[in-house]
Amino acid sequence: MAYVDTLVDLQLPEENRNLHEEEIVSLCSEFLVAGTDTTSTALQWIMANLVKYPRFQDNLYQEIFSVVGRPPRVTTEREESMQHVIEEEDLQKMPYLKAVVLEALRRHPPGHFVLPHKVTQDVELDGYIIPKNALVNFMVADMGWDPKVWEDPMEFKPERFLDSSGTGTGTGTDGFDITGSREIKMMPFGAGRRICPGYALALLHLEYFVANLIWYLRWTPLEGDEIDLSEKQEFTTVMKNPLRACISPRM
Ligand code: HEM
Repeated sequence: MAYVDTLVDLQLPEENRNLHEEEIVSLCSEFLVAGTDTTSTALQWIMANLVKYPRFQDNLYQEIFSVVGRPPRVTTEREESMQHVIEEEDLQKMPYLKAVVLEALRRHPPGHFVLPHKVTQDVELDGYIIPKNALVNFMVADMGWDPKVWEDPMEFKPERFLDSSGTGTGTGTDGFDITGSREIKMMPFGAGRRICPGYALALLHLEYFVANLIWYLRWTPLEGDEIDLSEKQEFTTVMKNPLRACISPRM
């Protein structure tokens, strides 16, 4: 509602008018479409990997436990449960959590391409001429799977994002630049001036949901059910066979 209020109050400086109703609807729709499907798809890929590979789930739970302690008992009293959630400031003390989220965005980016971009003038890039008005698509998924940049690129290995005290190649979550302003090794949110404006919110939501889901609940596969990581192209690239899992309270 705060977003709608802002749009209703907005005065366009040059035209000196408020937004028309259709413009408000279009902006709300863009906000919901761009922000909802992408985040929920990413969350499903993260959880699928944590169910498929219990050692990563255990590592993550250990980290959460070391920061916030034992989870509260799951109660049916909603109000009571809601008083005990992992907060934003706790997330900052969880590098492994960040590594899990980044690794899932590398291995399973919700968008395999960014939105198509158009060249406004002839450009020469690495010996190739890209003519004015040409449409350019960026192969987001392939960048994250490039064996020249990533060791064992198709493996899910959160450790690769930990610093030298971890066991991976040591990119470092604190140092990892998801906006690609220093170097681009992957770009699940795009890069440059059209980068996803919601990337920080998306990362916060993903860390927040994953941390709380893993703190409260143990996630296991259904008996005899292999977690299938095949992909299917919809608005985002989703799990062909959506995740099904057993959840049980840790306390
Ligand atoms: C994991 C979650 C998300 C992913 C992977 C993602 C990814 C992307 C990508 C790849 C683009 C295109 C960038 C480009 O054209 O170069 C984009 C654009 C956009 N995203 Fe996100 N996004 C996510 C979450 C969100 C959220 C939470 C919001 C809003 C609250 C949001 C709002 C937008 C908007 C409005 C655009 C269009 C920006 C423009 O054209 O300038 N996204 N996003």
